[in-house]
Amino acid sequence: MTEDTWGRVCRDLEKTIGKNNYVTWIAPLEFHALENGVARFGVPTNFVGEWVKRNFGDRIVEHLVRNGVVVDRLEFAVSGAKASVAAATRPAPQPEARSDVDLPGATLDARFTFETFVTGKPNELAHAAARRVAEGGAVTFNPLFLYGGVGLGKTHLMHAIAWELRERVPEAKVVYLSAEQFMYRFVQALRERDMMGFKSLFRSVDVLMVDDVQFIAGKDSTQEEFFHTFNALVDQGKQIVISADRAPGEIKDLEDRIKSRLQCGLVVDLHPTDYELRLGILQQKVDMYRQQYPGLVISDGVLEFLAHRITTNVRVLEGALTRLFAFASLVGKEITLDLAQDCLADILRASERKVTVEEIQRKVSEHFNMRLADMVGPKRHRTIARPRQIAMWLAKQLTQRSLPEIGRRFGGRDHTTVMHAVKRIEELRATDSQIAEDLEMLRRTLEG
Ligand SMILES: Nc1ncnc2c1ncn2[C@@H]1O[C@H](COP(=O)(O)OP(=O)(O)OP(=O)(O)O)[C@@H](O)[C@H]1O
Repeated sequence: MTEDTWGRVCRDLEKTIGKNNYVTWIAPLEFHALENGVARFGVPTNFVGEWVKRNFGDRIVEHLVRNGVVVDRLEFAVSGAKASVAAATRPAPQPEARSDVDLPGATLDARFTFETFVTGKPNELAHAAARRVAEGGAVTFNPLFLYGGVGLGKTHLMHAIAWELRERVPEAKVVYLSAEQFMYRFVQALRERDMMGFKSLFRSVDVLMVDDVQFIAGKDSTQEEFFHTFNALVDQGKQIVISADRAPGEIKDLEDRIKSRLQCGLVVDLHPTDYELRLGILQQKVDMYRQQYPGLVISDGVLEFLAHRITTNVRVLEGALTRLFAFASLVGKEITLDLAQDCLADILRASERKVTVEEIQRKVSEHFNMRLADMVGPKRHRTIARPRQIAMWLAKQLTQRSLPEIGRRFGGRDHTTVMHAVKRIEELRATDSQIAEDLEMLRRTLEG
């Protein structure tokens, strides 16, 4: 890519993100190089790089592609030249990200370690399993399959495993990459007629971690190669860690033999965060920001407010806090509830989405392949009554409706019927893994 092309992209970006954003975030970027689909930029501070990646990364890639540049990833590294531009927002120095040049993996994020991962009920099992893998030694479950909704910490845990293993077992070849990068490597090897090189590279690793494996669903040759790599490593007793946005059995267009292989080890779900976990994460981030912005004061109740209101995912929660700190430091004000409400109005509005009982009824009927009318109708056969009870349980969990109100929306049923349904489903959730899985999936779809 030439300087001219980057100049054109800059002009396009300025139009789409506005002059202020452009001047603050894009103008300080220095285009350095384009290699193998990775566009590298120099940034004045890590903070600017992270902010740009998070908030404008997709848009930059989109504009680059529109201007004919073949790019699928951006990388930012601190360069001296413009270091003074964003000095006011400079964070505490962070350890540099490392990458093993001779291995096919992606660069690890220095922030994603076990120390910075906050645990709570929704993620304690996933965290414990990841810790176990990170100890190295004998492989006890293979693969470790982590799944959960967007931004719940799957990538964070995988990076943490890699960092920890590098400390504990420095000689181990640990490779982390996304399923997309796996495919990219595979296609490149095909193009360059170097399948032998590809196979020997991937089969020589000690720990292979593949993120977002749902990406290869429906991509037949990549799946095939992934399957062979997987088997070869398992046969050699090498550890594999996989992540996806859903359980192996629920990934559409993934071959059955791969699904069953993925289910062989330990399959762990990262549940949606609860209030306590969100608050814990916010407190940890605030401690971090306090070092970067020592003068900033945050009023009581702001974190509780955010943990209560932003329930979508941790990425959004983090983004909100980052914006709040950056804004407060620029304007030199204390972070109060009012400031938070003003500064985060769009995020708060987007998080306001309320699930309705009708939506729940519709989703549950679709899931169990029954008529919506039967949700509110009189039929009492198990195949209808059970999904109806599930819908009542979800209505209790996901809406503010009282038991009598829920009853009324289910064809005028009594509140004791709803109470019985909620109790029954609670019991089944603890004893019937299929129901537990159905509930979790429905809850995630409805909240997503
Ligand atoms: N328990 C946690 N403690 C601290 N930070 C967390 C936690 N869970 C998630 N995060 C943070 O939230 C952000 C999103 O997490 P991550 O990228 O790991 O999500 P993910 O599950 O891989 O999502 P996706 O499916 O979108 O890739 C990261 O910055 C991560 O550090």
